[in-house]
Amino acid sequence: MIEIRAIVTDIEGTTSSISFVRDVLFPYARKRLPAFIETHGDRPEVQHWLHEAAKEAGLVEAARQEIIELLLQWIDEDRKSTALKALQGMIWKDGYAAGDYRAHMYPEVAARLRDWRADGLRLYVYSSGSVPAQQLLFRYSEAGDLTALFAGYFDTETGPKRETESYRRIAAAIDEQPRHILFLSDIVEELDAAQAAGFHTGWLIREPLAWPVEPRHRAYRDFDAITP
Ligand SMILES: CSCCC(=O)C(=O)COP(=O)(O)O
Ligand SMILES: [Mg+2]
Repeated sequence: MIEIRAIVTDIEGTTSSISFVRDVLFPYARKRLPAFIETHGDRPEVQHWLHEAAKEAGLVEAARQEIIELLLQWIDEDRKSTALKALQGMIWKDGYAAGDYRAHMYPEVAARLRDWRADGLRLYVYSSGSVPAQQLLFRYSEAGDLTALFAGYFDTETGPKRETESYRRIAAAIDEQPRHILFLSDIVEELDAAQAAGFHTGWLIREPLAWPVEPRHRAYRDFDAITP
């Protein structure tokens, strides 16, 4: 008998649509990033992440314009850079606060998260988006403020999502044995990494994506189908 005590969920393609992230959030940050860095580039937290981005690119001394162009290129490549994600999150904050958009949430997600909480499960998020960006997304969601449902958030500061060690770190951080944790994602390589750490896995294959012939993880169309 499997006893699930904690659920860790991905965001893009799992709780929320890929198109919200790629067609709303990414272009919003792309358009505003140059002005944001020009205006806020002297703030210590912005300076820190600009420095980290330059380091990641192997640049010893980079002009501000060079880093801006690098970050724009990384947005286009959907690079899961911790530095880029931190800066994107700072820019998205303004958009949420101004009501320019609310975060997409698949229609059944909020109700199922509430049910799982009511059943005593602890809920966590693990996304490539920065922790502040995750908190904004669930605070300003189409289903209202869902942040109270989550006991914690993890981003790539814990490690890349396709590496098994990241899931071991999450299990240790939430003080739970991997065999009692269910990880939900739409990306099979992330599920493989979680499974190798001993997690249970749930593969979200949202409509209209094709159902795999022999899915190597338990596969679900939506959260309604999951019975942890
Ligand atoms: C926190 S919302 C933005 C998500 C994001 O930037 C991203 O790259 C999506 O990553 P995920 O790990 O949620 O698939
Ligand atoms: Mg995803």
